[in-house]
Amino acid sequence: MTGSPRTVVPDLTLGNSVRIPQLGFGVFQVPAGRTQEVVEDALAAGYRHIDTAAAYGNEAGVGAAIAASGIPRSEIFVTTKLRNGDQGRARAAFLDSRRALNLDVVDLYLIHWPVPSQGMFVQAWKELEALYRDGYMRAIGVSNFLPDHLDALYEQSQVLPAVNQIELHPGFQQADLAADTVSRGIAVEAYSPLGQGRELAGSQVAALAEKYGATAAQIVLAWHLASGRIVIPKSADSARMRENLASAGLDLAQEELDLLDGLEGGRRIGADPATADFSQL
Ligand SMILES: NC(=O)C1=CN([C@@H]2O[C@H](COP(=O)(O)OP(=O)(O)OC[C@H]3O[C@@H](n4cnc5c(N)ncnc54)[C@H](OP(=O)(O)O)[C@@H]3O)[C@@H](O)[C@H]2O)C=CC1
Ligand SMILES: O=C(O)C(=O)[C@@H](O)[C@H](O)C(=O)CO
Repeated sequence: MTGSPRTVVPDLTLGNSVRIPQLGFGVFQVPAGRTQEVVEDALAAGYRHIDTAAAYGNEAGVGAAIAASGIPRSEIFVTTKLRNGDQGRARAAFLDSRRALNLDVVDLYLIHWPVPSQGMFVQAWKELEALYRDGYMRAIGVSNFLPDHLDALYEQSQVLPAVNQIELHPGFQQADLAADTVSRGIAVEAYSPLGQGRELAGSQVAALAEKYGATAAQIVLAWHLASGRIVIPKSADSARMRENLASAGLDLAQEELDLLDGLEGGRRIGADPATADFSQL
């Protein structure tokens, strides 16, 4: 199974009716100096959804790639995120990101982490709501939010987050958090969906890959897509990014999805949002 620019990625419809390509392209750890080239390649491969963040230091490369691609702006979905250290200046930080991306409107803007020790995410959310109402973003959402953090938003705000972007891969599925998120009408977006490449070696995934003539990454991504999640794998490699995109053409049987659900092993890679104090991120 090889990648092809003709792979059709389905859209999901967010709670505010905005459509998002279900399979996107993450750029965490893509060096700033390589980002334009890598994102141009991803767009040429067929990706139409890019996930960046102010903290990644590569928004300008994403914007330059979009401008150079010649693809109509309306056909590309761009997400960026509010730095943790900017929760007290969300409007100004958003305008900095918008400038770096060279975009008038950002499709989705997320609070990157709740950082509960700062006690500022509700205040930041209110700023995002105002910017959203002013038309600067098509949707707003959160990342790394636990039910307690979502409850705090609900108590004091008006706009429902469109997505909650959380760590989710076979070894760490956060099934309760994902179910809670969905029950609130919020879409689940899986980050580190391949476990940063560490969730590809298991024998069950390998057996499915052999059965379908696919790669382990394609099996894992097909599982995410069939499970209804938005998914944003990163690859700075031209062949692997195409391989990942081609997962949108792979359908697994229900018992195979159940088998992958059974691979949960508590293998968290990133920080725990309950305690993460990334105030400098
Ligand atoms: N909101 C948040 O707090 C977070 C958000 N994210 C977002 O999620 C995106 C994806 O998560 P990320 O942490 O990057 O991890 P991923 O699970 O996407 O894994 C990326 C790693 O897997 C490798 N890889 C990619 N494709 C393949 C393949 N087909 N076969 C073998 N190896 C492969 C990559 O190497 P190579 O590049 O060499 O191909 C890289 O080392 C990020 O880029 C970012 O946009 C990530 C972490 C936290
Ligand atoms: O990639 C992200 O979006 C993250 O928030 C984290 O990976 C974070 O940057 C981190 O790893 C800090 O150690």
